[in-house]
Amino acid sequence: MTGTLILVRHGQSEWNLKNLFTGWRNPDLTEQGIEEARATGRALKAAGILPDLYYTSALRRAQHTLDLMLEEMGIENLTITRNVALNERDYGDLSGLNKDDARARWGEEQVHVWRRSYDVPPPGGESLKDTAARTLPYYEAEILPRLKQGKTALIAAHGNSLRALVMAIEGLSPEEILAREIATGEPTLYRIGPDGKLVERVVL
Ligand SMILES: O=C(O)[C@@H](CO)OP(=O)(O)O
Repeated sequence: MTGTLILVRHGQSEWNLKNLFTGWRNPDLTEQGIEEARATGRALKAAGILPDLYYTSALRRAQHTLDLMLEEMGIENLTITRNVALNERDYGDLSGLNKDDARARWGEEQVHVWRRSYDVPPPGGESLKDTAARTLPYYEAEILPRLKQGKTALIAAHGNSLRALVMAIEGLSPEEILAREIATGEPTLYRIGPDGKLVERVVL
């Protein structure tokens, strides 16, 4: 029996719209983000997906995305597990700065290294490797054992905490994950075998 894992990036946030580094800061969704979350909820419902378990981060944009999806899926009376392990990577001193202003100040190349290198953290913040070091142990301890039992789990989280999970689940190299972008509201669906290994990635 295979388990099912659905990863969903939060809908567009107010700071995505303003082009600001967000990290652990806590903006809510924009109108577009609300509609992206609702549309993903409708798509999961249309695909006949009914999760047993629901996880999100400690940040509003991901929690709100999950709430809106559940509303569209008509799911009530459930337990949602929130954990900081699923938070976006901490952008440190860059948090709140405009991404174009940062490029003008530090140069295109340096800002790209901070945003998409695997193990170079932004000043005072977390690299993707640092993010994976908290996200993966949580996934392996709390979520993977349930997938192995054939359960369906939905995770509403963030671009980089999800990229850390995608890298491990798909067995991608640091180079391969750097090229992988996850759009706001985008769902990724995996079937996971009883041995915890990826069986298939399903495109919704
Ligand atoms: O600002 C952030 O927290 C993230 C996600 O929006 O940005 P980036 O695309 O640089 O990972």
